[in-house]
Amino acid sequence: MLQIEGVTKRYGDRTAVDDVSFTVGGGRLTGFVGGNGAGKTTTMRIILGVLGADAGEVRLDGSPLGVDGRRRFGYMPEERGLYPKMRVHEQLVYLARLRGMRAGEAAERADELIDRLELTERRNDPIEKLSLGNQQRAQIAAALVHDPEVLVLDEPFSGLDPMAVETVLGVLSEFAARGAPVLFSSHQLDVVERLCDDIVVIGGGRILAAGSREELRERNAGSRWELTVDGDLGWVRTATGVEVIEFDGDHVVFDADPSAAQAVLQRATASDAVHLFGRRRPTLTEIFREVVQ
Ligand SMILES: Nc1ncnc2c1ncn2[C@@H]1O[C@H](COP(=O)(O)OP(=O)(O)OP(=O)(O)O)[C@@H](O)[C@H]1O
Repeated sequence: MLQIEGVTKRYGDRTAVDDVSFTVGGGRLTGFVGGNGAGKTTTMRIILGVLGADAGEVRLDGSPLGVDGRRRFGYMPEERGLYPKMRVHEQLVYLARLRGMRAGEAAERADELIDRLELTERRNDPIEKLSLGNQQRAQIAAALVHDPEVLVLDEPFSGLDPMAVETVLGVLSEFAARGAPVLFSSHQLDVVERLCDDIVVIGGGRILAAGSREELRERNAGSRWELTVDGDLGWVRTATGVEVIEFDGDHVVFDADPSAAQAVLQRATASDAVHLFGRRRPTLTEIFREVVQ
């Protein structure tokens, strides 16, 4: 488990990251989301040790992280760092060797990742000749090639087409399933919503919300309801204590306290067959809009 505890970073009198604490559990994919300038990259650099914090600590399985602990990390920094002239396979082997892997093992692991990330036809091309999407896949392979124990990725999905997003998702999920903590930042809320076990929302350098995807949706469920019947629901618009948000004949989404919602359900049941009734949990985009304001 990776623990970020009370981390603060100031640039002059500007506080980029302010008393940030969250955990990334082993075997869990944790999405780190926030708008431009929210503090994601700064936090990730502190986790990776490339930037010092003014206060706070990063721990791995309870112990403060030093240089040795961070050798067990795989990471993809915001500024992508592969050698443009090196060929894909050669580059991956080189990086794995730097991290202490034996030559044969490094070559094998590099080929496995090249195949898995669908770069087989590009295996011997120099990095600079690859499309941006393929360079991104090579970056992800570089983060994984030495079989790290923890993975920290800054925007791994940016610039990938939908098929590539699926491929990378598969690779990261498999990796997390082996028990490693995986943290990645993303602007793509739909991807984070679909993929992540846990979500951390940062805004203005502070943690605005954190928890499992289900917890966050449940916690922010508020008083929104959804009803579908075999008939017309026009009457809901004038029901007491109800504010209709979406209406489509036999389907309505409305805000109401639980007793007003029950009254709507009773009236619906009395006249029509009810196909669906329940709390409508917000999407991550809706939660994000709410907490980031
Ligand atoms: N080297 C620096 N010097 C001064 N201010 C900085 C520096 N690096 C970051 N900041 C400021 O710290 C804040 C957080 O920036 P950071 O890059 O961590 O945000 P981010 O969430 O990664 O944003 P983005 O999604 O746009 O990359 C911003 O206000 C930024 O301007």
